[in-house]
Amino acid sequence: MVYEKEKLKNTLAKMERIQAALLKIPRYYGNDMVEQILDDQRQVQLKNIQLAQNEPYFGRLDFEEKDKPITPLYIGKAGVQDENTNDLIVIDWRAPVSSMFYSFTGSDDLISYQSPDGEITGKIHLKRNIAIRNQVLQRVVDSYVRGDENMGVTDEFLLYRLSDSKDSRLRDIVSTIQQEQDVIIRADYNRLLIIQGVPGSGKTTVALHRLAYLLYQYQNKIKPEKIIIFAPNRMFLDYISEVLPELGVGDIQQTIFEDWALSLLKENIQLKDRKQQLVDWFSPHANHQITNPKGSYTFLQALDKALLEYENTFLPDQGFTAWENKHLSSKEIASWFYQEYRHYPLMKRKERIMARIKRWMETEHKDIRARDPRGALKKQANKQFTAYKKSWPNHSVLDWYRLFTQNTDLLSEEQRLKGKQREVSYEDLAPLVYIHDRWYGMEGDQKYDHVVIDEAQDFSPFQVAVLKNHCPSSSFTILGDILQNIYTFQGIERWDDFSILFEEEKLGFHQLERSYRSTMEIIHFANSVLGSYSGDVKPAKPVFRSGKPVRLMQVKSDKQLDWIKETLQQIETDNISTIAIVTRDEASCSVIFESLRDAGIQSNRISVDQKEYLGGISIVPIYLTKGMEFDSVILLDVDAEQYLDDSLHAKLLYVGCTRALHQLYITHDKSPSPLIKQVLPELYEADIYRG
Ligand SMILES: Nc1ncnc2c1ncn2[C@@H]1O[C@H](COP(=O)(O)OP(=O)(O)OP(=O)(O)O)[C@@H](O)[C@H]1O
Repeated sequence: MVYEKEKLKNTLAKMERIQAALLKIPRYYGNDMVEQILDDQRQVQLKNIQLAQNEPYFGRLDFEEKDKPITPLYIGKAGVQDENTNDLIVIDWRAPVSSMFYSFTGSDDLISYQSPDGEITGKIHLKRNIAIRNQVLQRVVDSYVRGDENMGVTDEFLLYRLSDSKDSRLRDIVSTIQQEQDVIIRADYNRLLIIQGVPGSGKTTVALHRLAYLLYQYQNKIKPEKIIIFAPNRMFLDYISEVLPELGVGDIQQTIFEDWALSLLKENIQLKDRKQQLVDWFSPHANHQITNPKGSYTFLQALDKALLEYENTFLPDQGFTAWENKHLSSKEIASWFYQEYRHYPLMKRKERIMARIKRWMETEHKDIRARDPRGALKKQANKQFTAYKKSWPNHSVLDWYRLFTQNTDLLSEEQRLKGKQREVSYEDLAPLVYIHDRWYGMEGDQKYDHVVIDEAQDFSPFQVAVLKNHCPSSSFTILGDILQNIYTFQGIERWDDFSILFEEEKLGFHQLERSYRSTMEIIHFANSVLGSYSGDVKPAKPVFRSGKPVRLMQVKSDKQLDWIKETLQQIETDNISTIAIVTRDEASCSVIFESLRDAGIQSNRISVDQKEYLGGISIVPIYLTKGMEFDSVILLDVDAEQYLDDSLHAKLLYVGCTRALHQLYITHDKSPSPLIKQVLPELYEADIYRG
């Protein structure tokens, strides 16, 4: 500890010196390339020092490369180099040598890493975790010392990190990335990576760290502004908004599919209110067998066929006559359409041909200007041209798609778009974008180097196919959990539904089975709730972190508010900062929110169109909790008639339970859900609230 304290003091002083020296050098704005590069490098150095200022490093690895002395490597969020000596004071966590910090399993064997000059092999002498907060050394934990009796790298430091209560944002995990996560983060760029992971296995976190890695490792290939992240809702975007800046990454586009699609479709298209769709779908007795043909691969193929037919019959079999003896034959126009402009998308071809005819008319008119001093012929020709233009099909994307839905036998009557309807459902967006892309092509800024899809089990194959067209390298990180596919009307039940869209050799599939979020008690309970509905997906394995037992409480409806108030008081004394009160639906969410407000308890109601996550006490319907986490979770009214014994309800409850980090409370009024009744009694503590 004393040594590390001294080391920290020296490092901070060195960093300060380097920073002061860099700040003294004026910025370079001239044209000399070498000077520009040097200036850029200085700016990166400065940015790194600022990023590293409060916590310069989090780990130390003493490495002995063959025939070289043992070198202590200090690993931090950003690399810092002494410009005079070229010494690396802190090594970036993404550098090849740092990979050993994460891949090291604690054995005494030789270990290697891939440096730009080839494989380097050597021995680890020490692996040390160092917690620094605001430049003050907090804790030093040695997880491996060569020669000592090591039990393999222990989880002590990880547990120390996990037992913290969380504030309102997801955080970076650079200091405790686990081996199985590191493999994903450092996977090659040019692939479709599918990550199936249990709740709390770090999928979202890992995907964000992977972006930081890709931008570091492939700086010349990938630009941040050419990366796009799709998240399930706007509040989730807010919730994850701190991680990338913490990792020193900016400028990445982060969006939700509907916003992205609507901004790309330049037509007047309105989206139906999503809230009502969700309320209907999640009501206990809704028909959950409904599937979404519009998201399927079959629908895409049918649409493709219809588009091809349209393209093949698009060109009118008609030439254009400007005035007597001035004629463009249909054959000539066809040769432009089918040959010269065949590389352009359909509507661009039309645009070009019309512009060409116009130019042709003007050139021809110059020759006869003397014969047409008042421009009568020109006027007439313009009229003809307008009539000719009208003979070409002139559908908007929406009009054409509407007709398609009316004529395909893949849709039921209520799934077709009617009359002149401009309002569409979420499921219509991917087909609409697909048609738009096919007809108009894509702008350069709509093509991406890398695409991330979070909660991807809720995406349809059609959505992924559309995004694939926007990512020429097919470089994707797709993450989700098949067992959390509560939006079955729009999502998938197996990852193969996506992988068939890509070449096999480009696929990478990873499974994360360990859950870092919740205590053992919560994970065991949640796995049991899911029971046989888990199919052949492996159950979540908790890290060895024990907490309070899960509590099942019978609370009569007239006593519910009293119980909530008492429980909140109890929870708050446990130094807990985020609490979710989870209801079965929107209506009960409003009721609880208002009763708490009347009782003087400040809380935040979460709804579909929420843009911000405020932390504190949240009141939220169960289906909107996905992706989020809270120190304590209270699931209200888990009664038999609210949570039926079927797959959707089992998954809903599974999602709800696995949001909790430290404490999980479940209440019921009458008989508890059969999904709870099947859980072994030793996995929870049951009680009755008498007020
Ligand atoms: N290696 C790790 N070290 C420390 N904390 C971790 C680690 N991996 C994950 N976590 C923590 O576990 C929690 C869950 O992470 P995250 O939300 O990324 O998981 P997820 O797999 O996306 O979950 P879900 O499927 O429920 O949305 C976060 O608080 C994250 O910081």
